[in-house]
Amino acid sequence: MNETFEHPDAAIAAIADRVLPVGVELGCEDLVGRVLAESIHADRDSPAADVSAMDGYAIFPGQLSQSGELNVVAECVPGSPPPELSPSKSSGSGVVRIFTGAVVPRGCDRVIQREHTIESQATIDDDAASLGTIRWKPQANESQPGLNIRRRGENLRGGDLALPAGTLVKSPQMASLANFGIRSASVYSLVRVAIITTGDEMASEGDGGPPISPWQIRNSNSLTLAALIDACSYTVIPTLAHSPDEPEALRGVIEQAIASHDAVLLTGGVSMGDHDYVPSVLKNMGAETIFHRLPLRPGRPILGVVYQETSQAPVKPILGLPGNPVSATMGAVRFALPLIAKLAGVSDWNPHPPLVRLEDAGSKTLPLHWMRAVRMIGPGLAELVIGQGSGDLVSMAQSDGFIEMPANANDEGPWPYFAWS
Ligand SMILES: Nc1nc2c(c(=O)[nH]1)N[C@H]1C(S)=C(S)[C@@H](COP(=O)(O)OP(=O)(O)OC[C@H]3O[C@@H](n4cnc5c(N)ncnc54)[C@H](O)[C@@H]3O)O[C@H]1N2
Ligand code: MOO
Repeated sequence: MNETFEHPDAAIAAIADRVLPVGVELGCEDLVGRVLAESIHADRDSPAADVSAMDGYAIFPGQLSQSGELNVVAECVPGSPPPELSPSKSSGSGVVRIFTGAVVPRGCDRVIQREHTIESQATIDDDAASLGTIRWKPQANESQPGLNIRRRGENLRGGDLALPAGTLVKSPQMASLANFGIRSASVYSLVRVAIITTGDEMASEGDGGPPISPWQIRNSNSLTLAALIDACSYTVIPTLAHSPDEPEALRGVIEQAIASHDAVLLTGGVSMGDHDYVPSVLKNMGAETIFHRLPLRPGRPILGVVYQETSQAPVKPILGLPGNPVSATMGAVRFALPLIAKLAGVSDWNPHPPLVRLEDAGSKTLPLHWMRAVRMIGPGLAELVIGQGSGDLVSMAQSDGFIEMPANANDEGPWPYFAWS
């Protein structure tokens, strides 16, 4: 019973170091939520040309010094090539009306937004081709060369790296993929997770079944963990199984799960009770224990093992989470989610959590990492929910997530904050 790792992140890393992404496949069309297994490079400059950032007037050097009326000699609209202006037009008193996103004509050195001009519409008496005239307002003269022009390639040069392999595609990354014409890409395969709950105390209610007795419980861990896994876009719907507290049956359920899944999460049966068979069954199967018990509350009895069926087979992580609902849920967020992200190929698989301050930490301290359910009550500010027991799933439902305080701390922090998904 050694508590080998002082910090949860070290324990997570010890398993993560042993596992690899589960596989690679071609992702077509719907890439959102998937993890890129290849790097994406720009197929052309971004932007692809010098474009206007404002609706206004593209001007040639020197035109700001003209105080009278200037003719509008051409229009630049998005989606069309810029007009080629003759030298007389460009050097004379003509300016070019331009709209946001349109390509800036060659030779123009800035765009003056239309609010900084006085515009006169062409009237019916004017030449049919007339686009009207403008005069400068004083603000126009405060402009510098380059104003309101997005230069070709200023975001990225064609051929350069846009998104590295290991990127989880969310909405902002979709913008890049769409912009660089990527409709399909190599992605990591979805992770298959099995959830096994254990215990003889689970009631089997349902059509015609006996009513639940006070010595029985309803299986909440199963659906809680499934909800957490479901919320990860890079997993398939998890498989749920249950085992009684009986070693042979438990071994059978675990073997079946591990054969067709990339990771297994167990709850219950990891502590010191006579009926806590999870550690011994896994050991007898040949799994390698990475940790059993960590300096953590709740969830101290947590078990982390890796299992490899043959020397050629992938290494699969198996977590034995304590059965108490709060311990199982916090343990799943803190330990299982990063490991699943690692299996899914996410390069930032255990990201730095945001920090929040605790309004009233109380005076109690613990010589271990203390995960405490909190509710967010202001920007970067949290308060403890009243019930903190590891079986108090009612209080947990009133929390937004939990903070993690290191050993012997009892101040306001700020502390790492893990939000529920
Ligand atoms: N002598 C010791 N006893 C205990 C220790 C210890 O160090 N020495 N650790 C305690 C701590 S801390 C925890 S946490 C629990 C963990 O125990 P197990 O993982 O073996 O879990 P069980 O005993 O099977 O169950 C604990 C608790 O959780 C309920 N449970 C179990 N499964 C579910 C489920 N699927 N849905 C809802 N609730 C579930 C179960 O009924 C128990 O009430 O051990 C302490 N004991
Ligand atoms: O650490 Mo256990 O999870 O308190 O109940």
